[in-house]
This record gives sequence, structure tokens and C-alpha cells, in this order.
Amino acid sequence: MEVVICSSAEQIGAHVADVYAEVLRGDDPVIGLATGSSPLVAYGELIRRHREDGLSFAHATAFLLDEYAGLARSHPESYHAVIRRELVDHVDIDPARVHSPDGEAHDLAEECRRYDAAIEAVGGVDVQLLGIGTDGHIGFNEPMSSLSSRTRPKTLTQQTREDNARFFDSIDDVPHHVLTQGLGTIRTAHHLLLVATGAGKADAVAAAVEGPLAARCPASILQLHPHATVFVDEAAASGLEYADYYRYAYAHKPAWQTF
Ligand SMILES: N[C@@H]1[C@@H](O)[C@H](O)[C@@H](COP(=O)(O)O)O[C@@H]1O
Repeated sequence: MEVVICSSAEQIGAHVADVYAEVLRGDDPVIGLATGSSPLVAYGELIRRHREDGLSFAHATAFLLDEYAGLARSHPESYHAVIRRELVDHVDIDPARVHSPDGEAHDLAEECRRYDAAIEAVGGVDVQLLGIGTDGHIGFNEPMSSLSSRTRPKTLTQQTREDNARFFDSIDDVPHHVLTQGLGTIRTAHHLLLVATGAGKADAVAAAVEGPLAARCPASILQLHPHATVFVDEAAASGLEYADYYRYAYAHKPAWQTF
């Protein structure tokens, strides 16, 4: 795992956009998209590069991490709608190739199996962007999720519902249930990029990066992955015991070595 401590959210966004741009220039790129506030600066930078530098998403296929169960795709806070508003509507990706689990499917368990199979069918995700919840969740894999889990329905913790209530009129409107790529599914992506900013994420980042590999902190599965990069700002890095080492390693990174 490489940990990169950045001076600003903009710097994190530029690093993430560099990695995505490299993947997008390859053949049949498959990009993993995340929702929440953390990826927004990176999406803004990708949109800017599309408009100003001609970065093209025309051949890309995309998979979202998760979706609320029971929320219509037309609901403004469904992740299907959010990712269109934040990225898809502003670049040249084919919206039909931007996939998300259907939270209104009649048989949610079957929908999850279908979703996992669709990811497998394209040979897996090339690069997956991840935010992190204050309890260490990635996607909607709450603490104690199986480290080998596949896409499946999950129940949100009260803390996650409270954290996400800001997107809804009231906490009562935040669904209790979701569909999420499992930790085992996420681990099949070829490159994982986790982004976190702000002191509110410091404990979760410390647990994910330096704590034990444990279901208690789902993001700790990054420790199992052969290619994981963590981009954090100073505040989110404030709980990291080895912060000086990460800075030293980044400062001495050979010019030929990309993320
Ligand atoms: N399902 C999403 C996660 O994918 C996201 O990482 C998390 C943190 O969101 P934020 O970046 O807004 O703090 O929120 C939600 O629960």
C-alpha cells in the first residue's frame, strides 16, 4: 500500500485524475465509481480534463459501488442519479454503460448476483475509487462485513444513516437497506484508490492503514490488495503513526514509478 499525504483536496483530485486518465487511454477501460463527497474534486478535475484536454470516456464502462434499496432511480439521491449529476452528464461516457445495482429490483439477492457476474464478465474493474465512512466502511460494507463478501443487500448502521442524512430532507428518509459490492468483489479491482479528507476521517484512515486487517474496519482490506493507493490530506492523516515514513517514501519516489 502506498500512502500519499497531500496538501489539499485539489492535489488529491489531480492525482486521482492522473490514474483514471491513464486507464481511460487504454483498451476497453473499466472504471469503478464511488459516490459521497470525497470523490467530487476528482470528478471535477476529470470533467475539466474532458472539456479542456480532450480526455475521452467514449470507450469506458463504469460500475458503481453501491445503491440504496427501495429508492427509485429517478430519486435525486439514488446513487444512479447522483453519479449522473456529478460526472456522467458532463463527459462523453455512454450512460447505458454506467452500471449500478437496481435498488428496486424485485429480487434484490438475485440482482446482486447479476451485478457481480456483470463485473466479472468484463474482466473486472481496472481502477476503483473509494471513499471511507467514519466507521471504516467502503461501499456500504459496514463493520463486520465478511472480508470475502460479494455484492449483496446490507443493513446500514445508525451512524451511517446519520452521516448520510445531510443528503435527505430528514434522517427518516434515509433508507435502512442498500445493495453493495462486497469486500471480496472490491478486492478484484486491479487498482484501489482510497481518498479521504478532514479530521473526521482520521480515526477510520488510521484503522484502515495501520490497524489490524479486520472486519471491524472494512477498509483494512486494502492491506490485502497488491495495488492500493491511499490519498489523504493532513487532517485525515493526523492519526497515522508512520506519517513521516509515508512522506519520506513519497519524496524519494523514483520518477519512473507511477501510482
Ligand atoms: N456509500 C458511500 C461510501 O461509498 C462513501 O465512501 C461514504 C463516505 O462519504 P463521504 O465521502 O461523503 O464522506 O459515504 C457513503 O456511505
